Amino acid sequence: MASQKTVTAREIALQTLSACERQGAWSDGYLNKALREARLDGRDAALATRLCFGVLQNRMLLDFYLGKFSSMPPEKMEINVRCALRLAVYQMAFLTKIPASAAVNESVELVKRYSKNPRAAGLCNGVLRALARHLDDLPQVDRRSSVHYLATLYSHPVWLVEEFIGALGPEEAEALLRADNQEPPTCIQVNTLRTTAEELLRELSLAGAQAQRHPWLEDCLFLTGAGDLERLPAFQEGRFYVQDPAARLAVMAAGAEPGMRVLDACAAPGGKSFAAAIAMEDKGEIVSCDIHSRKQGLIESGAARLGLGCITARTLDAKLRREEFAQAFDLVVADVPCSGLGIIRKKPDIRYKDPGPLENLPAVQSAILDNVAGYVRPGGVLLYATCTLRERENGAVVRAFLKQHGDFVLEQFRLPEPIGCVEEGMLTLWPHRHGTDGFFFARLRRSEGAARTPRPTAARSEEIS
Ligand SMILES: C[S@@+](CC[C@H](N)C(=O)[O-])C[C@H]1O[C@@H](n2cnc3c(N)ncnc32)[C@H](O)[C@@H]1O
Repeated sequence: MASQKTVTAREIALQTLSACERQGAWSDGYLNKALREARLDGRDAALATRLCFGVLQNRMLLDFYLGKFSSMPPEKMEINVRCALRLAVYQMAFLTKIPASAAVNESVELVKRYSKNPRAAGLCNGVLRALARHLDDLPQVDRRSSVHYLATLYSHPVWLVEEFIGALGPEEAEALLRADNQEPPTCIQVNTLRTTAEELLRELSLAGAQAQRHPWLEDCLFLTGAGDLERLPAFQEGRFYVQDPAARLAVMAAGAEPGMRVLDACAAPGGKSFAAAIAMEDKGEIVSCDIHSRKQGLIESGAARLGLGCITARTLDAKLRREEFAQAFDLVVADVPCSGLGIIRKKPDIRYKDPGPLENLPAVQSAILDNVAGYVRPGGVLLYATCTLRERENGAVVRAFLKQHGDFVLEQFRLPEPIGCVEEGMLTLWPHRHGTDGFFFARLRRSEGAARTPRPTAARSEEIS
């Protein structure tokens, strides 16, 4: 990374985009770390973020344009050169406030600094200036194949467009693809044990942030212009936490109440445990587990910041049985690892990950669900949740589970309007329909008459340390 003194918003964007391609880094994690280290002011940090996310959201379309003006296809270029070119084309095609000449010059300078090839800057200059002359008549994407047209226009790989069209039909799939490329709002949930929505609105406005109430979810606010949220006293003193409405709705569907004993089986970084603890007025007990020991601290520090004493974090594999948990919980939440295709708005690079390893996810999800079902007391509730939109990780996992577990049934739940009563006991939230992250959850009730002896499962576990 370049020295702190000279690093600019565009350099941070370039470094992040290159790291995503070279090392498979997640853009949000890399970018946040780079921004912290570079200590950019709020305006430059916002520009670096917009550039980085804008390029990722439109990468295939930018490469389509570049391919029309460059004799070398973008995929054959050196990574730093390709990323610098994409940055310039993104600014020219999407950001009206940046003059094309500035976008070109800045990227040519980046290529001079970051390319190994001394001739690359001159070649980039030629390609970008040719493209700049055609900004009013950029090449049109071929419409003959609707899948390829949508894939290029909205920069989603063909396999993903095919899945979305299969689930929604072409018109609604296009609405979803469009929503995936929109800037998501920052949503925060009020810690009602420490403040009220009204007081927090007042406090945030005094701190220079623009906050407004979510139109239909109580104690949830949209936030803009706040910069780094973690610097706000209201954050440091635990008066709110960041969480999409979809995740909070999942916890509402689970129905956590004061005094309950709850297991959050896949809990890090802890959002659903925090929502449950607040709903429980911090009365009762929540055991919040995650398989990765390094994530235990995230749950603990979040709970401490929010003043939630009912949460105990542990490092455990939810696939492995623990005898002392058998039938011990009123509510078990299984917010399982998934393909994350519902949160592409927030993690635009998810779409470019290799889909091969995703095939194994339903088996992992089923193994977790099978195991933690044994921890629900007779008459208790099991909530299955994912942040994906793939039927095979959602409804299909629940239906397969129900076939094997005659002592569980889907149970209706009620959420705030406009969602209202979900009679079938399973709900998919869609970014383009609900304005939330894409999410799925199912509420399952264990029968009162369930056998008191736990079902035998594959393996016993030791605490992971
Ligand atoms: C979707 S995230 C959970 C998000 C969390 N519930 C929240 O609301 O903040 C899934 C989590 O499951 C964890 N995980 C993956 N496999 C697991 C397993 N076998 N046992 C327990 N946790 C697991 C991952 O480390 C990850 O933190």
